[in-house]
Amino acid sequence: MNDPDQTKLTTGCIAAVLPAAGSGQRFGRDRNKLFATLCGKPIWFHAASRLAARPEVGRIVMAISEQDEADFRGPFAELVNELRIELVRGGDQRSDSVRAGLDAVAEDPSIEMIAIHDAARPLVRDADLAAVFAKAAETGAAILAAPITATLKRALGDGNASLTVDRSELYSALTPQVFRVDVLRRAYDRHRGRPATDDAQLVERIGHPVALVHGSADNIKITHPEDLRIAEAILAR
Ligand SMILES: Nc1ccn([C@@H]2O[C@H](COP(=O)(O)OP(=O)(O)OP(=O)(O)O)[C@@H](O)[C@H]2O)c(=O)n1
Ligand SMILES: C[C@](O)(CO)[C@H](O)COP(=O)(O)O
Repeated sequence: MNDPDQTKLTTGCIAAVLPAAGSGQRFGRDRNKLFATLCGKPIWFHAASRLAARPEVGRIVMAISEQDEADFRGPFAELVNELRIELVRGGDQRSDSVRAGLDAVAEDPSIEMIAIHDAARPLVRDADLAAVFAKAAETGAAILAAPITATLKRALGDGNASLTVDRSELYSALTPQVFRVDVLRRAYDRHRGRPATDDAQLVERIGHPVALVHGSADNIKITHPEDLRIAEAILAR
């Protein structure tokens, strides 16, 4: 565990970037899945408010789609203002949305690190946020990750055969993914659109190590409709 005195983070030194511009295809609704209500509030609000509650977070930038802009500046405006969220236009890929958030904060001298957190992950724990922030302050790059607990199989050919994969060194990447500004800036300056499903992959590509911080498995991403029911059950505990 980190020595709490070793990585003292100053108040407001982190900018949170929440990509929220996806189309939610796997969720199967005609509106952004992030608008679905979880215990009375939209999913995106739960995610943003958990970041906003941390003293290290000085700015929150959320990347939204053009088609969702009217919702965020209309019915959701009060919630957006409550958390002092800055809205930027996201893009076709998740990395385009993150880049828009990075561009909005990278020149701010008060910001030392950027925490990228899926707006689709409403249940991230405060203790996990503190731990990944501290590790990123120490190393320049750290992500929450959950050890794999299931037995993993690799499908062979048409799926009628499979092989077991050694899971001992495997983790499921979560968010936030937290980086020193210069590290993330270099990673995105080198990014020319080669597919990447998370930001850590872009940082790996510039040769910067990314530390893994054990994250709670209940930091789920709302992807399919059943994930919303799981999240409701977790909050109801
Ligand atoms: N072009 C994109 C794609 C995704 N995201 C965001 O990245 C997070 C994780 O993406 P995912 O869960 O895959 O959301 P969607 O892309 O909307 O889902 P789907 O793949 O089912 O369409 C979400 O908060 C989503 O809004 C984004 O900001 N911009
Ligand atoms: C960033 C992420 O949540 C880490 O697991 C994941 O890669 C997002 O993938 P998605 O396909 O954009 O949901």
